[in-house]
Amino acid sequence: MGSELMAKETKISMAVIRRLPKYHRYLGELLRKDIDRISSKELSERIGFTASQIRQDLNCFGDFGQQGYGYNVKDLYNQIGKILGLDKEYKTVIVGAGNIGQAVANYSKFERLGFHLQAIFDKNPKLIGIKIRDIEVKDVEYLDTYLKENPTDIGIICVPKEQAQSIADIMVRNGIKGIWNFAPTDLVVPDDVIVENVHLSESLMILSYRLNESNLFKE
Ligand SMILES: NC(=O)c1ccc[n+]([C@@H]2O[C@H](COP(=O)([O-])OP(=O)(O)OC[C@H]3O[C@@H](n4cnc5c(N)ncnc54)[C@H](O)[C@@H]3O)[C@@H](O)[C@H]2O)c1
Repeated sequence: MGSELMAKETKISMAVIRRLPKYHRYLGELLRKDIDRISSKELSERIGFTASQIRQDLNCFGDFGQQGYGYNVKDLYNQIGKILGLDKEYKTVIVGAGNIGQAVANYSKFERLGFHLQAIFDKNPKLIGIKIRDIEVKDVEYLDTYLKENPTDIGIICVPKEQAQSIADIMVRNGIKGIWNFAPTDLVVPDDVIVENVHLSESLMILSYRLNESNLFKE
């Protein structure tokens, strides 16, 4: 079951991909509770997607489930992890050691997922030299040299938006292929570099919209 990973290798929609981390998280919780199999119906009750949505999503990648048996939780967890690339290890650096940069650096779960923070950079002399989770903050002046000497997979941008593009440029010219961008700006990068933006304020605006639309918010 599920051995032919990505057997149906057509272009999978981003909508499906964006649901996979949620499957992965729930399946991880089931594993920790020693639950070894689950039907799409039970999974749908826990996750909140319809059973047919779940079957459809997982079908995009291969033959995961078995009629009358459901899904093998560990198998599915591992397969989704593989699809998400979590079976690999990534070297990361953070640029910008302020509020967001420090919060990201301190979140040790990323290490368990395979994202290994190697270095942190900032330009503020008050921050250069301090240690965050045993990693000393370096002067951003050395970012270029560091990346040349230490090939890095993912750059995490946590600087003000005015500074973000120049940091991205340094990352790109030193071979970084994935940028996790926290700055509220649209970075311009070549086609072979992937940017994933994180915008907490957009998420907050959606919450605000939903609160207001549902009339739950009383002024
Ligand atoms: N993604 C989100 O949801 C979200 C939420 C809040 C803030 N932000 C954004 O994240 C970024 C960081 O926010 P913050 O609250 O951590 O700000 P902050 O001011 O606490 O930290 C920014 C850090 O970047 C450093 N810096 C500035 N220019 C630099 C450069 N060229 N090279 C290296 N370091 C440099 C500063 O010295 C500072 O330490 C901002 O762009 C902010 O708008 C994003």
